Amino acid sequence: MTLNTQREKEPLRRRGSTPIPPLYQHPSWPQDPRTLGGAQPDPEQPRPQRSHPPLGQSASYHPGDTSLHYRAQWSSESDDDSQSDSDCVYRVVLLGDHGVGKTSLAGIFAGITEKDEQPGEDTYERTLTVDGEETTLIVMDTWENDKLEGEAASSHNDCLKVGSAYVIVYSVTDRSSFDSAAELRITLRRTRQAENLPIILVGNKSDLVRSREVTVEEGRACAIVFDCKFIETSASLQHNVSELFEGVVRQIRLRRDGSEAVQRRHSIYKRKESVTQKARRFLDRLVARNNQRMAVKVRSKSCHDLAVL
Ligand SMILES: Nc1nc2c(ncn2[C@@H]2O[C@H](COP(=O)(O)OP(=O)(O)OP(=O)(O)O)[C@@H](O)[C@H]2O)c(=O)[nH]1
Repeated sequence: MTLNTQREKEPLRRRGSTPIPPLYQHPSWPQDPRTLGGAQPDPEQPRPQRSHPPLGQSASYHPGDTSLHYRAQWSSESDDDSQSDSDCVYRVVLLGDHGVGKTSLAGIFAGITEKDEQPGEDTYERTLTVDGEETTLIVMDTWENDKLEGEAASSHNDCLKVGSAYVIVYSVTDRSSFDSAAELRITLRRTRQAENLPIILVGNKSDLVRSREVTVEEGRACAIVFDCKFIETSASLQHNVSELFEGVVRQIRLRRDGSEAVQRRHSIYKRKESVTQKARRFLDRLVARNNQRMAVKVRSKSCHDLAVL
């Protein structure tokens, strides 16, 4: 399947005018230890440029921009300052229970503070330069985990249909949110059966060591069973958040490039394939099925590596 379809590149572009502070700091979080003792920015001073260091060097602030959507750039390369728009635009849907940190993660992605948040703001657009290539992600924090009816239920279902990639978040301090994450994975598989979508299981709040209820091993095991990627993050410390979103981009690209290559190979193959080749392909598939145990082993080694399939 080709993920980079025209339909997926449709609208959802709103722009925002909120200046970005150096660090996303939720009022209820403990102070980031990296900022302790450091010089604090003067809130009275106008900030000439939007900046949020942990997520890259190419963040840009549009002072004249008055519409709603948050839009920015970051780069995984330190010297890339490109501001041009990308053709590659993908929707990433955040799923998970209440209070697991979806909005906090989205806020860091967008580079906004809680006080800068606008009511009803739940879609954030940002251009990332990852491995030298630009990709725009539209992160949707629109999921409501309640049992809904009527119009609300249908928009609920839409969430499961519109994503090019999914980030399923649980809190490592809340076992029931971990169980919900597994259920969400099953629901997603049911809704998007035929598609090989990038899905990343995220154990957030890894900074809350003492109240941890779900171990890293459990998170990883769940990702292996449900065939998705896995990462632990801390929105409060901004730990692994850029790795998460850059990983999303890499996972999308791996599938896009893979499916293009497969399609190309398939059409050439179809034209040229002889009976012997067909027989060989059949045998290969048979062997592959017998090697499923080996595949699980390989997956268990790579489920935390967001740069490989
Ligand atoms: N210590 C800690 N607290 C966090 C972290 N991420 C989020 N929180 C806190 O958890 C609470 C809920 O965070 P939100 O980002 O609003 O969670 P949510 O999943 O968007 O919740 P809903 O909007 O209700 O679905 C807030 O008080 C955050 O400050 C984290 O990584 N560490």
